[in-house]
Amino acid sequence: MTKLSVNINKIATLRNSRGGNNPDLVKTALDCERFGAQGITVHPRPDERHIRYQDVFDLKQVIATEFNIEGNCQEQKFVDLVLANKPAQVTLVPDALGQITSNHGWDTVRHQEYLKDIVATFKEAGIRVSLFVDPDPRMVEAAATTGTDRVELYTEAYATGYLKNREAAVAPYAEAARAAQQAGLGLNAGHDLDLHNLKYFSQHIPGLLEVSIGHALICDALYLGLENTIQMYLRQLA
Ligand SMILES: CC(=O)[C@@H](O)[C@H](O)COP(=O)(O)O
Ligand SMILES: NCC(=O)COP(=O)(O)O
Repeated sequence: MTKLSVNINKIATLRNSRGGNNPDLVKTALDCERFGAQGITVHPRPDERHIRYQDVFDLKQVIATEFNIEGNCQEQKFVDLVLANKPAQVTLVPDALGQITSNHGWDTVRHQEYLKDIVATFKEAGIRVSLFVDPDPRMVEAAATTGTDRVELYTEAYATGYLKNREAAVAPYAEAARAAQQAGLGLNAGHDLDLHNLKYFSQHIPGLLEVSIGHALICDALYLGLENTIQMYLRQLA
């Protein structure tokens, strides 16, 4: 079964746009769980433009499903935040400062030694580690030798390609998924997955353990309601 982890960054974006606490991020996370989400994902960025560091402490107190914190481990503040909260999973993303959103995976060959150290730091604290990578079997194989538990395939290229030629778009992901299986790595995926492209992806990717979805899901919820939307996403994964 593929788990759905709802990324609530965009709820924090909306809250921050006015100050105050509307919408209430913690309540939204609890409601997502009540509506069927099997995990909650947040991606605190150094400028705290959506998720604030304090949000992570607040969410950790209440989340009963799987808590996944994504972010740039080259920021010491991020490492300290994750170690202080001990989520079920940390997803390491090689973001540059000021990026609008994540736009590439790790070069696991070039950063092998650095990744070995940081993966060990989180694993010693009992936190499952996932590395955000492009769908390239070489990057997946080199991820395995860092000691990471999982990789998360960066699905932006799939989402864009799906509209033109879905068979061609999914092919590199299926190959990367096979490489992950052969290397003994668990497999996650995320970025720009939506109600149109999710089912085809999950049907063609062997061993997909978890997808994290935020932007499209929250946009859909504006029209369809949060409970209904989460149920619709879950049906794509059934
Ligand atoms: C790691 C990843 O794929 C991103 O989608 C991220 O979690 C979203 O971050 P933003 O909400 O800041 O665009
Ligand atoms: N890891 C991907 C994620 O959490 C959500 O990405 P998106 O659905 O907001 O593009």
